[in-house]
Amino acid sequence: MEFPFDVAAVLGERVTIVDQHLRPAGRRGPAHRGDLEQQLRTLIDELGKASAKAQGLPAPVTSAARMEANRHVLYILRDAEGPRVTAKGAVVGFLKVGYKKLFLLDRDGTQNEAEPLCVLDFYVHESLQRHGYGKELFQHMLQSERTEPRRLAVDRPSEKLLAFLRKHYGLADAIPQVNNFVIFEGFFSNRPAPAAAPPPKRPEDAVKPYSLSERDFLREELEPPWPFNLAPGRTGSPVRGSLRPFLAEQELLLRRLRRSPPPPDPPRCRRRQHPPPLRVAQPRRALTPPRRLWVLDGDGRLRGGGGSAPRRLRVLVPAP
Ligand SMILES: CC(=O)SCCNC(=O)CCNC(=O)[C@H](O)C(C)(C)COP(=O)(O)OP(=O)(O)OC[C@H]1O[C@@H](n2cnc3c(N)ncnc32)[C@H](O)[C@@H]1OP(=O)(O)O
Repeated sequence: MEFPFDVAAVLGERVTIVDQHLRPAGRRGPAHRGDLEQQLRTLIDELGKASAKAQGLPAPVTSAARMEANRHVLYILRDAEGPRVTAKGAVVGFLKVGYKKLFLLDRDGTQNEAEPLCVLDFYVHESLQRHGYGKELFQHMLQSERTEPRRLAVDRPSEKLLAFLRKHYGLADAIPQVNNFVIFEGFFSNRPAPAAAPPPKRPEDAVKPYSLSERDFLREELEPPWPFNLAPGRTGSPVRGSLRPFLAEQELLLRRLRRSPPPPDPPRCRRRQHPPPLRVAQPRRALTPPRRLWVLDGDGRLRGGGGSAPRRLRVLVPAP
């Protein structure tokens, strides 16, 4: 790509790196600085337009204004030697990269938040494609960014770019994503685990049931034994959430029951003495009578008693 100004003066090196400050590499003293900056802007805008046209995009994804607004990095390759080089020089192509926060799926379909370096735009002039210039640009970028091809995410790659990555870097196994980015096998390997490691498992005897301090991080998993896990209107699904006050009361209740002799009239006695108030609930399964009243004692055992002869087993469970 040729321009009506001296490309070598604007770009300096064969591969020039440009960031959001848009500083031209070439220097001809302060008097020319403004000109060089304007020429660099023109050069970036024209490259962006050519790339968009080559990819069939409705608008350029690369422009001087967009460069200033983002923390992207441009690698611009210019002609340095050969028969094509004119007096003013020419631009061969460019590669744009930048870090982006992305949610990416791994092979198991697990979502990971990551901020990889992304390939955002890549273009080599039509007359110079398949001459190794793309590889030269890409290699320069990998070296400068100190990264490996499998660590990159690629923003909506074209068929040509997919062929390029396959040929030069063996990137063929894409991990399917729900966004427009493409990552390849090896992207997640040896990355630090995204979530904090779970607390170390405690030895069995260190875990004290119903001990509030010991049980803190297991709160969501633990539930009291049947029938205390039966919330009103529920039949045995686990109790979630605020177990703490409920379990404290149960602990007190069990301690008191263990100390005191068995009460003569268990249902009434337990109702009177021990908070929380108890209610009579239907059992999960209807039983044919033994025509006696069965109740649950403080140790969780069923005890037979006299009194009226209910048709169904009756159990006492705490009210909510
Ligand atoms: C995130 C994005 O930027 S997506 C958009 C990527 N850009 C484009 O599609 C714009 C048009 N294409 C181009 O500008 C260039 O082809 C680039 C940038 C993709 C590659 O640059 P090149 O200088 O051609 O690459 P280089 O010469 O180093 O490597 C050539 C290899 O790239 C691939 N390739 C390049 N051009 C083509 C093509 N027309 N058809 C198929 N594969 C191609 C092939 O694997 C090719 O190897 P081969 O010739 O043995 O088949």
